[in-house]
Amino acid sequence: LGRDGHTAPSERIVMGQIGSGDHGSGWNMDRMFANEDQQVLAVCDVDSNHLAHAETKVNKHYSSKLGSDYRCKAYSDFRDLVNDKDIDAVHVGTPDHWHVIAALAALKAGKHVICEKPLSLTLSEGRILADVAKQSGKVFQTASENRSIESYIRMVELVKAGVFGEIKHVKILLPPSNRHRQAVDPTLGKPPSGLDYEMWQGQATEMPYCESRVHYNFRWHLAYSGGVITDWGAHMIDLAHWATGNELTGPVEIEGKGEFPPRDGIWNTATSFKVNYRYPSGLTTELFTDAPGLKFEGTNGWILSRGWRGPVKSNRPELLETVLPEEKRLRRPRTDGQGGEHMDFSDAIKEGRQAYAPAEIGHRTISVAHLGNIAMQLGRRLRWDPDQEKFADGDAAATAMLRREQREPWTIDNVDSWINVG
Ligand SMILES: NC(=O)C1=CN([C@@H]2O[C@H](COP(=O)(O)OP(=O)(O)OC[C@H]3O[C@@H](n4cnc5c(N)ncnc54)[C@H](OP(=O)(O)O)[C@@H]3O)[C@@H](O)[C@H]2O)C=CC1
Ligand SMILES: O=C1CO[C@H](CO)[C@@H](O)[C@@H]1O
Repeated sequence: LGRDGHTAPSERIVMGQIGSGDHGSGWNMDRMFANEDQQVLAVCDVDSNHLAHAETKVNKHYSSKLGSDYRCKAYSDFRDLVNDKDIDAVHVGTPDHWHVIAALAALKAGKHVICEKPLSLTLSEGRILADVAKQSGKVFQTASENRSIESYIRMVELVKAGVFGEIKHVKILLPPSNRHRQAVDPTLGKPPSGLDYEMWQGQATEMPYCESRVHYNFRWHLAYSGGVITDWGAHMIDLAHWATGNELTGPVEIEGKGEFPPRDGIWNTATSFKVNYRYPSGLTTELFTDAPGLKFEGTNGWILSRGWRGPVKSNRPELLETVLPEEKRLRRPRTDGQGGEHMDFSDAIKEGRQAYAPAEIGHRTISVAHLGNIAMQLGRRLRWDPDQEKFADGDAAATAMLRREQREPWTIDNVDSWINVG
């Protein structure tokens, strides 16, 4: 499957994509095309329109480069894609409730994985994924593109180097929540032909089809996602953890308030919220709806970026010009402008190292958002042991919210049985 159409050149990573919707067949597909080390050979989607669109896009791209007989494989069941022996690595671009199960299946079938944020639907499934990824020996990348954006890398390295003194408090700003991307029908109805709605629902509780809950808007129902706190928290908490050295731990106290629509509404994730956290070191953070951004408050001044990839500012602007010694500078991943998460993923595979945001880091990041959602829903302060990943004092109500009953057959327990061995 190389340039001559026969064998895969050993230096090229053959990619399959599970979930070729908006972000999958748009941003991610284009990033994979731009990466000379990758070649897309298969796509998979439960929506036949999305599948056909992605297949056509792949064939069009490679037929001009590799010959007009290039044929992208199109699967409607991700289990067939992960069992395809021609595939080396998988991009998971499904809605959030499918991330862990699809990624686990790919890892267990021996593929490297780059998985969309937010990494998990629940904290307990995230822990399982992080452990399996570690044991697999495969490269795992949480698709955290912020780690390859120059303004964020610079902000993080200045904070890490102590230019702003000891960081005492971090403000993590997330955008307002629950909005339609496009006009969609909020009435319940029959799924359109061409959509395998049974599989789309996956592990989530069975619910009637509603156009306002699929495509972009799955984000606003707790059955499929966690709302803005997971959708955008995945980006911003990741940076806060990275800069403050908390990537492999978590908060010890969580307290928050959110405004939730009725639980049985079309959407039920918090529309606005404010959650406060305390870390083992004494660092405090607060997460609230505003505009995406971050502010690190240290004993030597503050540094802020407001707006996604917004300009970096400080009350001590001269400190932004600090020249750091080489050993304090962070590595810049290779990037095609943006999309360094894909470049770093393929470089990690080739160099035999881990990617910049392995599953453990992605899991710890999104655990903060999950804990915030639990605290908001219970409406009281929670105490958490980040080493054991357990609530202190055996808090039964909070503990019950760390996991979900998964709907058969789309359970983690069934993943092994889907993998063709040998
Ligand atoms: N890093 C970033 O900046 C961004 C990340 N994302 C992340 O990407 C993911 C996808 O988001 P988005 O593209 O907006 O969502 P879409 O709904 O547009 O795309 C998801 C696709 O996956 C399909 N799908 C659902 N279940 C399965 C399954 N079991 N197997 C194969 N395909 C399946 C969906 O089908 P159907 O068409 O029927 O829904 C859809 O085509 C999300 O997790 C989101 O957080 C998104 C945007 C930006
Ligand atoms: O991660 C993301 C960043 O950008 C999108 C909006 O433009 C989000 O909704 C998305 O999920």
